[in-house]
Amino acid sequence: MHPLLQGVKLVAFDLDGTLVDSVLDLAAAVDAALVALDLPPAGETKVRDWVGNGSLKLIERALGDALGEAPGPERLAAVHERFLHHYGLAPNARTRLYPGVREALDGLHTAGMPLGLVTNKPQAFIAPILEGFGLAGHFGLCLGGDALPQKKPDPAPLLHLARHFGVAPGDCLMVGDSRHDIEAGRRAGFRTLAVPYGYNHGEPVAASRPDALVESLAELV
Ligand SMILES: O=C(O)COP(=O)(O)O
Ligand SMILES: [Mg+2]
Repeated sequence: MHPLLQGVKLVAFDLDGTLVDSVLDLAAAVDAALVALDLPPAGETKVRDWVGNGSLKLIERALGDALGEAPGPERLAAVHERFLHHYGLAPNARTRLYPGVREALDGLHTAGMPLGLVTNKPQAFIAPILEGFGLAGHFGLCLGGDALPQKKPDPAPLLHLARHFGVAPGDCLMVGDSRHDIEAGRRAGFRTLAVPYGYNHGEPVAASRPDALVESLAELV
């Protein structure tokens, strides 16, 4: 067991970039939405750096890049709708679990550790993705970016999760790939653990000074 787990009574996981490498399916849906408006596709490399603040922000960044200026609200809403439609058709077509994820989730779940999921991704996509990997039953509560008025890096979703399980924030651990996860965890009073392989706007997540960093989630168990 990782030393940071000593005394921990609840583990909260981020989804994109932490448990699943989802950028190929996200990029395919972004590009389908852009191309439908006769705009050039963005491609995987750009989309990777735009993930992290939820789907509306992702589309705002993609449209800003394609248009060379901030999109108006109507255009933004229309392209976002298209993105949600395309992404929902096949969110797991090319999405993969990172190495060590199944081992870590199985190990913690079998040991009786309560697990939660806090993602900025819309709530509607969480269950299809987790079910696709047979992991939905591992999590006692999953919160999407639209579940509450606030999303990460606001600590509210993490505090909501801790309250739901009746666990003091100091006995909770947040595991994520981006500065938003580490900031939300720190502001909530959680311990924080980062993985370096996900999406963090092209920056090393170590710069956010998590309490610990592991190359693979297998190191948790
Ligand atoms: O949808 C996003 O922007 C990121 O999702 P995440 O919080 O699971 O990394
Ligand atoms: Mg993430």
